[in-house]
Amino acid sequence: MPRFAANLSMMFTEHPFLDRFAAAAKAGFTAVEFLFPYDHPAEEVGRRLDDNGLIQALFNLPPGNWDAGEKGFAALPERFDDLKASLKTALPFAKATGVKRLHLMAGIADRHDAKAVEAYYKSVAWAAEFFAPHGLDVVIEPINPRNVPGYFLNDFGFARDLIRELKIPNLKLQFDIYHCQIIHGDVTMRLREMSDITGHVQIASIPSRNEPDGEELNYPFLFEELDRLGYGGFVGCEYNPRGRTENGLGWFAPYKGVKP
Ligand SMILES: O=C(O)C(=O)[C@H](O)CO
Ligand SMILES: [Mg+2]
Repeated sequence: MPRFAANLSMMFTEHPFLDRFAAAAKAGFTAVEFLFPYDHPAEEVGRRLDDNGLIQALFNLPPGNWDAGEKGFAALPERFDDLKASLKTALPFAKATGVKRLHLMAGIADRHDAKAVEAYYKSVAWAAEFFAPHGLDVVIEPINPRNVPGYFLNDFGFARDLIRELKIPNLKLQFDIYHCQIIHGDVTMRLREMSDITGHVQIASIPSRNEPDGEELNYPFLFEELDRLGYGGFVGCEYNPRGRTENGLGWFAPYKGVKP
């Protein structure tokens, strides 16, 4: 049975950020993820996890100026120094939370520009090698162009080929099923093809990005498929609840309290 991680950037937003940990645990989650912890002291985030018996499944490396539209800078050749600095910023948060994987965002750049591709390969390899001695994986996530127009990493095949080519053991794929269905479709076959390189999975309904309990995809089938594939990682619930988070957790009832 998959281990679900509540995404605290999108779920339980009825509560202030630091109180969302308790709300997630109360709702039966044993793990959480979020986009960014950097506005809060690392020790405080670690304390909230401990106090609520939660595992930190994932968070993102610093993306640059998010409010100004930056989405990371791995594919931006002129931002390599910022990229290196961002890894150092994230490390104390990784230590304080005990997280085992970090999402490296690519940035807004043209995937068909050779300089952007070269920068991306260099940054991804650098980040993975930086975190390897700390026992951390780096995950990369293709994102659909409807949600983030111009995002460099917008193709699962490109991400797969890069990971297979670089052959860095702690470099893996963040397989967000919502993005995969929007970009390509044929989700089950892609899960099967990429299961050996998948380090994290995320879910939401398509097209509305709400609870995974309806619309285009049959999630109970996909959860069983993850079991058939022997996927032992987390499934991040990266969706916008239609109303109060707690009121939309009917889909989660069969999976409540699943422990690692
Ligand atoms: O947008 C997503 O799907 C993500 O997982 C990123 O981490 C946030 O941009
Ligand atoms: Mg995602």
